[in-house]
Amino acid sequence: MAGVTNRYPEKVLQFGEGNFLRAFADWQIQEMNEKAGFNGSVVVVQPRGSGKIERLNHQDGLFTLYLQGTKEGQEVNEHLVVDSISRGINLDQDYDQYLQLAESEELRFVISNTTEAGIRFNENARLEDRPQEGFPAKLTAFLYHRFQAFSGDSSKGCVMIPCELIENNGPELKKVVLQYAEHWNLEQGFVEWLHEANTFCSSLVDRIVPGYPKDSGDEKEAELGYRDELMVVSEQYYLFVIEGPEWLKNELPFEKAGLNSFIVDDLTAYRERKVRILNGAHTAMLPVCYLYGLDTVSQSVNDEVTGAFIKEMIAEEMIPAMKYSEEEMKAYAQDVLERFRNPYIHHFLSSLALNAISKFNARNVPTLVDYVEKKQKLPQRLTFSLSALLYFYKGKRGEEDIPLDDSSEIIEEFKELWQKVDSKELQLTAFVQDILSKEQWWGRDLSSISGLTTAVAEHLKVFEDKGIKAAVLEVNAAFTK
Ligand SMILES: NC(=O)c1ccc[n+]([C@@H]2O[C@H](COP(=O)([O-])OP(=O)(O)OC[C@H]3O[C@@H](n4cnc5c(N)ncnc54)[C@H](O)[C@@H]3O)[C@@H](O)[C@H]2O)c1
Ligand SMILES: O=P(O)(O)OC[C@@H](O)[C@@H](O)[C@H](O)[C@H](O)CO
Repeated sequence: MAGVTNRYPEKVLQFGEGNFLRAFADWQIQEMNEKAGFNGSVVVVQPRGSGKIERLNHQDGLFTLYLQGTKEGQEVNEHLVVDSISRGINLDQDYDQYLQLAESEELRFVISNTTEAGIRFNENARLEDRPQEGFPAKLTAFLYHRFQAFSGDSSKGCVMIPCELIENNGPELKKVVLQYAEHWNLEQGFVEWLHEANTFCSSLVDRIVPGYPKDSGDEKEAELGYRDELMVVSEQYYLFVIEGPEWLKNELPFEKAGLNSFIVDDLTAYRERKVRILNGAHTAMLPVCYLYGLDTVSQSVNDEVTGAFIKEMIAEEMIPAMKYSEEEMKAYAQDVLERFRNPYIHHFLSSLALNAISKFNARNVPTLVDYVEKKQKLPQRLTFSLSALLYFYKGKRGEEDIPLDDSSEIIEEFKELWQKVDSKELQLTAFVQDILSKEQWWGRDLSSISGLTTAVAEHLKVFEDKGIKAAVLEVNAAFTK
């Protein structure tokens, strides 16, 4: 794939070389170049470690993207080479190139995806570090250099579009950048320039990107006739919502390119429906379906028993707990289930397991709490899923070990408490009470929700006595009566 020189001016600085940004943002930039005259390319830097920068440069910024799934009602399985990345800069080795980019007249946008852990203040990061530790510190140093290079010219500010899946990602990023400006004693003129010349937009991203096709990489490379270690598999569906000013529409020609991407005044409703329905269903299905013996999202949705469980959980618990139009939420849920069924994509449940406790808290606890408040009873399936989550952290699926991936504090706490339950030192109800009352995990005392501790303990008793598969079959029959 070597030998192609990127032909567009470098307009975008991208923090993150991961699968998601390449299959989502870089692909959209390519679409805007080809269909709407955006005329811009992307310079990628790694937010930490060296990541895939060397590989990216070795491939001249090119990578193959497989888009597989439903497009305008038809199943489409296609692939293309994305050419919107001009180069990667390895900040550990070529920091000067990074500063030179800050001096570029053409640079205008900064996009990022550094996981939920990326937008953080680190008091040890210093302006003179090369590079600074952490994404916002690197960005502050970049913007400060730009401010100095253009003597505070207000037409040389940037538009920041963070894609991290945290609430208010734009203002959150700005807050940390301002914190560094203060921490590093940067002049007031820079702070004013940050406010007046730069725009920090919040955004909501949606596209399922399983990444490199672990199970069919060799086959695909044989078909393509070349090796591509940066190959990415993604679904067809995508949605990009940016909360930003009206004038941004002229600079980002989504509409002209025919993209399903929008600049809006308020993205709260888009965010809530996506986090609660799509991400919420992923996180809630994980312990139930994995312990039931399934491995992928599509298997889980297609299985008669777990499929019914997931569908009814969304329809009868997640949607009624929300404050938006039921009809619109149902239509969205329908699309989400279709996307989960995508026959081309093998989205492994195990890949959803990272930090599952904090994800359940962010994505499903709000549904649980709102449902209880509205209906004055527990959402049965979500309660079951919470019980299965506690059982998942026992770390066994039959004889097989579950590779738990969470903070050491959470893993150790579960290990110790489950050992006490097994040695009969601790009753199941006391175990559940202990876990649910951990405000540091849940942001509140979940054991204070009427009936929750008892219901979870009862489910755990059935898991212990009969195994989770029997429990799922039993509860499903009971719920659907
Ligand atoms: N893959 C998807 O379907 C999808 C869809 C929407 C959002 N996301 C979000 O995107 C993020 C990355 O997913 P991906 O599929 O690109 O994964 P990936 O493993 O391909 O890339 C991870 C990226 O995050 C960076 N990163 C990891 N930990 C970091 C930290 N502590 N600080 C700064 N940067 C860090 C890495 O350098 C890398 O650029 C995840 O948080 C995920 O929630 C993923
Ligand atoms: O990537 P995670 O682990 O934060 O969440 C798992 C999935 O819910 C998520 O990646 C979705 O596939 C994505 O958010 C769809 O836009």
